[in-house]
Amino acid sequence: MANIHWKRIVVKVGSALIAPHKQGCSSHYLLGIAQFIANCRAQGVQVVLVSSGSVAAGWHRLGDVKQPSVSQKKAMAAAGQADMMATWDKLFDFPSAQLLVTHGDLRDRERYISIKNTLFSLLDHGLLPIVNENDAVTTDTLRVGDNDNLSAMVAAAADADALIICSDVNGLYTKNPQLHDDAKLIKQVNEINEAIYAMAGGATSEVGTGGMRTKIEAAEKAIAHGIETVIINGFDPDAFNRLLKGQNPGTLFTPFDQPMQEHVHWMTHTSQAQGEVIVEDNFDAPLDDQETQLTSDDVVAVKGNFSVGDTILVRKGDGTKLAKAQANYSSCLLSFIAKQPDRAFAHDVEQQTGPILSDENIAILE
Ligand SMILES: Nc1ncnc2c1ncn2[C@@H]1O[C@H](COP(=O)(O)OP(=O)(O)O)[C@@H](O)[C@H]1O
Ligand SMILES: N[C@@H](CCC(=O)OP(=O)(O)O)C(=O)O
Repeated sequence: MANIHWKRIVVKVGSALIAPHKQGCSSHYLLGIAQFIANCRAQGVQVVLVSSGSVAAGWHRLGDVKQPSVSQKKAMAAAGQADMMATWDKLFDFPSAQLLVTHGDLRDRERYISIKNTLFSLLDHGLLPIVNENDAVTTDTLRVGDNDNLSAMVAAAADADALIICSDVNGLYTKNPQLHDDAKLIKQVNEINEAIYAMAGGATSEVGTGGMRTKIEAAEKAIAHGIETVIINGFDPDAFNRLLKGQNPGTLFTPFDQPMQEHVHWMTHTSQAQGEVIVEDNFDAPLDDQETQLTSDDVVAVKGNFSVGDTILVRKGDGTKLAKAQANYSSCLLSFIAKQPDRAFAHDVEQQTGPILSDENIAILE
């Protein structure tokens, strides 16, 4: 841990810390977190807050609901979001700003850049961005679904040095400590693999989403961007003091020595393929080489409906994933020219329209 060198951090706060009893927000546990954020800012560290809690905060507004439906949860989020923002705002003597996003926003390159610019603009003006998923408008296909993964995407967009995930447990244990007395805290993880995922279970509280599994997913995304990630217990004020001293109070995930390039990281960890282009099993040209670009001659099949600018997966028929890339063609046009028996006509179209895959936004997978 080397917090003295942090320029920018993302702090993610789970629902149990904000609205532990589903009866509106409580500042009880937030005071220590707010103090930590203020201390970081006083040391010149820029901070972005990713705050959960809108659903838990708005829960009581819908009456005595035991197991809310998806639309009830959205209504709770809409009812609780303002309460959550107001609760944070009261704890700071600097201005904050609300940023609500969905995965639909983050996976669209133009909107992603726009979000990035807004974040930097807020930070440059000394505001504290408070980010949450825009739960009220999400659909199954447009949502991130949990704020752990969201915080990692935000940390990448903000080009943060560290992601601090404040939860209701001390960190990652060998098994769920809420269920097993003999669970042991893991202090440091240098490689995220199946064994690490196998330890991580789901949430046990009524208000948490994703449990430890989504925190590992978040750490995997963040460390690939060179962002050190720490899971700490947000109930424990001492955890924040220790962080400020450069100590590790929870579980530290060490970042890659050689982080992915920005656009490759976005392609791999934030963007989502809207369709697939299948190539011959013996295809072996490097897809990121200008000289050997994919042509319609190589395309065996086109799957899904994608538009120009969407991310697509290029794979072989045997399932080998070759690359994720931004498409310069719609699925309709690509499918049409790939099926043309008159190859000269297909090549003419390609001459006029340009390469099938963007050479700027491409991530080679295997
Ligand atoms: N191996 C594990 N180590 C620690 N916590 C775990 C583990 N497996 C599952 N969990 C669960 O993950 C929970 C934290 O996730 P979650 O409830 O989603 O909290 P948050 O609201 O902070 O995101 C813990 O309270 C615990 O029940
Ligand atoms: N966007 C949701 C939070 C979803 C979520 O991941 O919650 P948590 O597991 O408590 O971080 C909300 O504001 O209630």
